[in-house]
Amino acid sequence: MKTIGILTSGGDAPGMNAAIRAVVRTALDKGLKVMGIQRGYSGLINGEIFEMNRHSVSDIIHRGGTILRTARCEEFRTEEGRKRAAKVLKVFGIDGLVVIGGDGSFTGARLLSELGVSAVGIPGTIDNDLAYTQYTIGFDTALNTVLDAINKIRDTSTSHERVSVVEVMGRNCGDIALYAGLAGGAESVIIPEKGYNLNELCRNILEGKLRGKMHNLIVLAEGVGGAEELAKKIEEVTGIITRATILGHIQRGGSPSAFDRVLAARLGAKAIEVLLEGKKARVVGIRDGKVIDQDINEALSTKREFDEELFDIARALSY
Ligand SMILES: Nc1ncnc2c1ncn2[C@@H]1O[C@H](COP(=O)(O)OP(=O)(O)OP(=O)(O)O)[C@@H](O)[C@H]1O
Ligand SMILES: O=P(O)(O)OC[C@H]1O[C@](O)(CO)[C@@H](O)[C@@H]1O
Repeated sequence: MKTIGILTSGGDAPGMNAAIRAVVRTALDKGLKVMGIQRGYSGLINGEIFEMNRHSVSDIIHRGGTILRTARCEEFRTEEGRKRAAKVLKVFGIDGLVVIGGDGSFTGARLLSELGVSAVGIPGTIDNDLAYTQYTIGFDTALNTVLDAINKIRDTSTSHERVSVVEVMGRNCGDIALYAGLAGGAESVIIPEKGYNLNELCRNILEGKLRGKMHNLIVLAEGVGGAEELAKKIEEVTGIITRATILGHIQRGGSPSAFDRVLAARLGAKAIEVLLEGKKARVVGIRDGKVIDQDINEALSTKREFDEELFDIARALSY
């Protein structure tokens, strides 16, 4: 292995820059040449590739977003697109590719490895939806952004004695909602893994009010439905003014937390180690506090185990 390439793909996540920095500087420290690929798989197909040095990643550890930019690339979903990508890697003499992204990006990396490319994936997505790793880079920062918002919404919700529905990201994974709901003391957490019953939800709200609750905070994962729609339904049933807040892309930005930066450093270093060992199709992650690497196929087929215990704690503490 002489030259590695690095790209970020899919949705950006706070900590991606810290991961790029870790990959670039570890690789250079090991005597490798590093090529930065811009705009994910799109930039790879189009040859948007430049050489990186230690200075290329100066002053980025604390920045959100990704200096390499990111993209969702339709062309890469076709075999023809991936064949072009593999050829471009050859043209630039890149023998190992580091992909920072989520499950879609990893699927792309897996398919690319079938064309003979040595690829390693680093989990970078706020969703925390990759089952093989306990945490993905960006999740902790997004969680803290949501928590900050919940604290603020709680203030106004209490003053006006209203119900507030806060919609958070996470597509098919309720982790942002569950962890933020638990940390923010929400009355209800609605996530795709569990669904919800409108009558039960409204009954909890009314019983809470009778017990003297001044506010009622509901954290809703986007995958279950829209906050506006739910707020309307709640207001119709309970008669209590209900406001909806959609946090949206604010969750994807901002300076990464210490946890995400340390995770990014550890996973970035591991990715280079894995490539230097000559492994072909791997992902890196964290389990029980230890950095691990695993076959990409195995990792992608790992089923997510929902944390019932955590959900139950959130429920028990919520009323
Ligand atoms: N099945 C697939 N085959 C080939 N390439 C894929 C596939 N799925 C995704 N990709 C490639 O990976 C890119 C990123 O995937 P996707 O948009 O699903 O984001 P992600 O990596 O899952 O990140 P996030 O979780 O933040 O959305 C896609 O635009 C596409 O180029
Ligand atoms: O606006 P975009 O880039 O399409 O991404 C939205 C999606 O990406 C994610 O934020 C993950 O990065 C999901 O939670 C969300 O559904």
